[in-house]
Amino acid sequence: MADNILVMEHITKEFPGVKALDNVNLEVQRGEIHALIGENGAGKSTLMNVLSGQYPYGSYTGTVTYEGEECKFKKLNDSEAKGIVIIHQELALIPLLSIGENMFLGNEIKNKRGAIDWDRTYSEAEKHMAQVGLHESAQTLIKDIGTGKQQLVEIAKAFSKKVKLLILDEPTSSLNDEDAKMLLDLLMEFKKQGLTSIIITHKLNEIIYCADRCTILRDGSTIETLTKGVDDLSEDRIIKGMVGRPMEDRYPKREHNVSKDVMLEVKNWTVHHPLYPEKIVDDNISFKVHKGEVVGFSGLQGAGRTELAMSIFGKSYGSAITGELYIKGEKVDLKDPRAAIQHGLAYVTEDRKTNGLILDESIRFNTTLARLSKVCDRGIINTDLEVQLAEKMTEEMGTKTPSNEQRIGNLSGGNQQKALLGKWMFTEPDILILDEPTRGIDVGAKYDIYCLINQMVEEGKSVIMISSEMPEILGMCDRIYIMNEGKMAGELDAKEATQEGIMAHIMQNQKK
Ligand SMILES: Nc1ncnc2c1ncn2[C@@H]1O[C@H](COP(=O)(O)OP(=O)(O)OP(=O)(O)O)[C@@H](O)[C@H]1O
Repeated sequence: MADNILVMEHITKEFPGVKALDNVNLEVQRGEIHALIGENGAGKSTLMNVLSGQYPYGSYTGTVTYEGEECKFKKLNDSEAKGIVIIHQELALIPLLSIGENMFLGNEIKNKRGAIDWDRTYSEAEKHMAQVGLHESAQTLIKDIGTGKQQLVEIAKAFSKKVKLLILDEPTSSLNDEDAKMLLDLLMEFKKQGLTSIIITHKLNEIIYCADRCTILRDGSTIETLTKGVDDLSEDRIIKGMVGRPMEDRYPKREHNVSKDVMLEVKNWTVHHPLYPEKIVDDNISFKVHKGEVVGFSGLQGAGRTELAMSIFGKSYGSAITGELYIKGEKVDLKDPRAAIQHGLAYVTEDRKTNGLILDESIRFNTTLARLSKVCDRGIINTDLEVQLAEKMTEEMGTKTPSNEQRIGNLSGGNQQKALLGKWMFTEPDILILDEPTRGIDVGAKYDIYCLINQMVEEGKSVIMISSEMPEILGMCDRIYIMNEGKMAGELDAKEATQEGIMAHIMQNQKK
């Protein structure tokens, strides 16, 4: 008989108007890496929140059995005390505190007099950091290390809590390929030492790389559990389980009708850091985007792509910005995002929670926010019109929600991303800048977003796509710019571009 560390049976969880989980079952064997997968809104995070006590016993029905004992967790601390630690998609670290301070926040190591014992805090922190191969001083501030290392801090923190079952909710969504692989390798290393993990991810190649078994959820129900070596654990098979049908093509075809007309031209664009003006973030960048063209921006983390996009979008990032900007051949000076929107620009941020959405407000409110004039009569919002137009946009985006009045923060991550895209499509832009547009998005929804991009360029508009997912850049773009450390490192026609070719440009630039 299987040695199960965790058995969740007949779990049902409802929110007003939504049955997020409907009689879900999950069995996790001791010492395995178990992937939990499903489309956006399938119920993965909800199931893990039930397990961790975030949703307390009594707020759901069904039973959770861990290490052979039925659990009735009332709060997160109850599950952590048993060694169940969950690391959420959005890391919960405080940037201006040190690694050590973050690691023991809420769980401080104290001396006999009740004051924090800093020596032990830092030495204990470094002990756990060594376990995850993080060789930094525990006094380094979180803001001074990259996202990859921050993820390691979270795992080291889990070790400080004596983790036995580690749950990672989309751990690699903001990591580059190299850091993501390192993290998965580390997970496989921990597995050898007996750690059990549950990993939620939309990156199917990762499941194939590291998971022993995977359970598929669809619309709040368990569909099946596939086992490596027994079942077909290929990407196509997983997609079939998730979506309910096979998907032939990941990238929709489009007629290539790139016009010779230039929609956007940027010349000698230089951007300085907003707080440290001596630091140049984007150095003398020039590029063009034609009508009907999808232009990709590829590069490693820290390449300066987001900063470039935000500085173009009404100087919403940077200081002492110099250079020239032309839209449809006309020189423009976009002083703020309002001017950028008025000139037909839209920027869909990579950070939907901080910069993209007002989480406490409804989908309707967020959808119309960037172009209120569309729903205003003489300066006053026409609520009926707003309701109607926002409804239409939500439908077009395929955002899953019981109502448009739903608080946007309550939507699943992927559905928030669709709503964010809807907010910018509502402005009817000519030039849409997408920054990591499919982060946290399931395969079906990715396809829908790609269709939307195709539709835009077929209508003669232009799209700029910043993405760390090279297959996406290669599958969707007409032309690719490659950036490295704030500089333009190269330009490739998509027809002749390969992942290796892109990396070669980055490496060459680094050598210079
Ligand atoms: N606090 C809440 N209030 C209302 N509805 C909620 C709440 N939390 C989740 N939901 C709904 O429950 C369903 C399941 O959401 P959940 O976040 O578990 O999905 P998910 O599978 O993790 O999706 P994703 O891959 O997009 O992160 C969704 O329809 C979501 O809108």
